[in-house]
Amino acid sequence: MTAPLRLGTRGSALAMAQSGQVAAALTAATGREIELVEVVTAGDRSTAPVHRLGVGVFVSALRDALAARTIDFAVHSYKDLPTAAAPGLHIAAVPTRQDPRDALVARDGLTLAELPSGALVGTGALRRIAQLHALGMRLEVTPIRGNVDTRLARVLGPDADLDAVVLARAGLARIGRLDVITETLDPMLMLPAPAQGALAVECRSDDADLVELLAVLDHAPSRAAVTAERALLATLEAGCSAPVAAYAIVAEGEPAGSGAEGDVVQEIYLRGAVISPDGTRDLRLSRTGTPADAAEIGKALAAELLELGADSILGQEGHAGPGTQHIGSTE
Ligand SMILES: NCc1[nH]cc(CCC(=O)O)c1CC(=O)O
Repeated sequence: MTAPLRLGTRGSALAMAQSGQVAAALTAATGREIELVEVVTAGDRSTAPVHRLGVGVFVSALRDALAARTIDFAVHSYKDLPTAAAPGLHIAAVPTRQDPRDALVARDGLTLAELPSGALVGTGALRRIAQLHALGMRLEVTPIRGNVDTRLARVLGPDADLDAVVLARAGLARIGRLDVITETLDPMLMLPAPAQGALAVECRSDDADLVELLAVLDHAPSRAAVTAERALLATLEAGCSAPVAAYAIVAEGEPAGSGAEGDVVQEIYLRGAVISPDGTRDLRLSRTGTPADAAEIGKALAAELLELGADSILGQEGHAGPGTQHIGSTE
């Protein structure tokens, strides 16, 4: 008998749901038994805003447990991973990505366009704050945090104090709460965070059998999209601490030139944005290419954004300040 594989997970409803879904898919594909091991992270214990803590706090306890061999693998929300590679660890699979768009949950079924001037909208992510301001709708944006249920209660609960909140659609999908969404936001207005909606299945690089086993969960188009978005983020982090958004789609395109009839070629479309926290400076660009070049496309698009002045888009709230380490997205 083979021992069950130990899957380390945070205890939040979202983390438990996504770990449970990955465990079920892996058992279905391989027949291996999986045991969920709860790991408490500093991010779960603190109530400080996420952009002050750094999202790395959600990740490091899981990575420590991997290094200490108390767990065999972990499932992360990919957008919470710092862009720097983790020595000794390997992302063995990027499963099929959920819809990466952001969602509006508003009182009385309101859509974004129906929110009145001065409406109070809650969100913790600088990227969302910046894009809400950039709409020019005179929305009041207030930082919120806490788990998904806590955020929803600010609009839907008996003590609701906000007109709306903006959340990742994928998070609501994973906990079975798509019913509360009043509008899924158009990425042209609210560009998602790099890697939003994707999961990263991580194990130790030296665990060759597990690297191979977990690869059954990998979905190449999702991995290519995330690779392009994160390459853009990593390149911009070097020169810019403003909110960054990115969204890539891999789709079947028309074969170029003399492609034989019935030929299918994959194409990647990447859109990226850098927005000042007050929404007054807003750079958005896109680029297409082949999925095999995903990382190069991300770097090239970031370089174009930097040329247009992305590095000068620094707001007081958004600027991490001297000595603050870049930890990946500010989600
Ligand atoms: N900000 C934290 C966070 N990290 C991952 C998700 C869920 C969506 C995903 O997996 O990308 C969320 C919630 C949210 O942004 O609303």
